[in-house]
Amino acid sequence: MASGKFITFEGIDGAGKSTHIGFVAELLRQHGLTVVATREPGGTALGEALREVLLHQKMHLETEAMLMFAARREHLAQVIEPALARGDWVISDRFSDATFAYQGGGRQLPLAKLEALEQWVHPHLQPDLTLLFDVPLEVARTRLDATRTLDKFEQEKADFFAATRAEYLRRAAQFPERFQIIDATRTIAEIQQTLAHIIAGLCKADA
Ligand SMILES: Nc1ncnc2c1ncn2[C@@H]1O[C@H](COP(=O)(O)OP(=O)(O)O)[C@@H](O)[C@H]1O
Ligand SMILES: Cc1cn([C@H]2C[C@H](O)[C@@H](COP(=O)(O)OP(=O)(O)O)O2)c(=O)[nH]c1=O
Repeated sequence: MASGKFITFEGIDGAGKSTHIGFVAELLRQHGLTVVATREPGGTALGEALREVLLHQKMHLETEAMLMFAARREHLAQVIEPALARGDWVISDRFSDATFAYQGGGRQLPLAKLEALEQWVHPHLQPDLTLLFDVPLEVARTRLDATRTLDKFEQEKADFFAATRAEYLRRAAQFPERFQIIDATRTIAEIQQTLAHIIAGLCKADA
């Protein structure tokens, strides 16, 4: 049996990635694939409990980074790796690129420390495809302000998000084989067209 593929969604808060998860899951199902849609931090009972703490409590930066990877370790063991081994496809709203972008870029934790955690937690696994929803900060901020009560990260200032976005773009340049940058300033319909094109290509390559 072919092993499944692992797709991650990334971007600064308000870029619009969560809007498109269901659409991509449905596209994959139309290609006859079994899909597991999940998110980070979260995806397991323990991960969701850690998410609650991470999104609402202040803590030391290194504690924050280690808890992100602790939640990820559980997520990999309980959800991601078993699903891929069954041949299912996994789509995750965020994964390790978010830790590099937010804790590394936004909060300036040395990247070498994050690389050490990544080596520990998933030395042999990387996403097959990472969709980076990219928008200028002002667009993301306007979208967020229009919709919801902001959590700990969403309350950060513009320079935090500028550094987070810059680290995402730096990683996209570093790993061009798996990143696709989506211009998320466009309409939802236009973005869906691009996503349909990318997913069709991925499914064809897999056939
Ligand atoms: N392309 C878009 N154009 C306009 N508004 C959008 C677009 N994509 C998402 N939104 C809106 O912006 C808000 C944030 O989107 P969401 O998907 O929750 O962002 P994220 O998951 O990246 O934080 C939501 O209200 C959503 O409806
Ligand atoms: C996975 C992950 C998320 N985060 C942050 C980014 C987001 O602000 C927050 C939760 O992500 P997200 O689920 O995108 O938030 P929402 O449901 O509000 O759209 O956690 C990190 O700082 N590091 C990480 O490793």
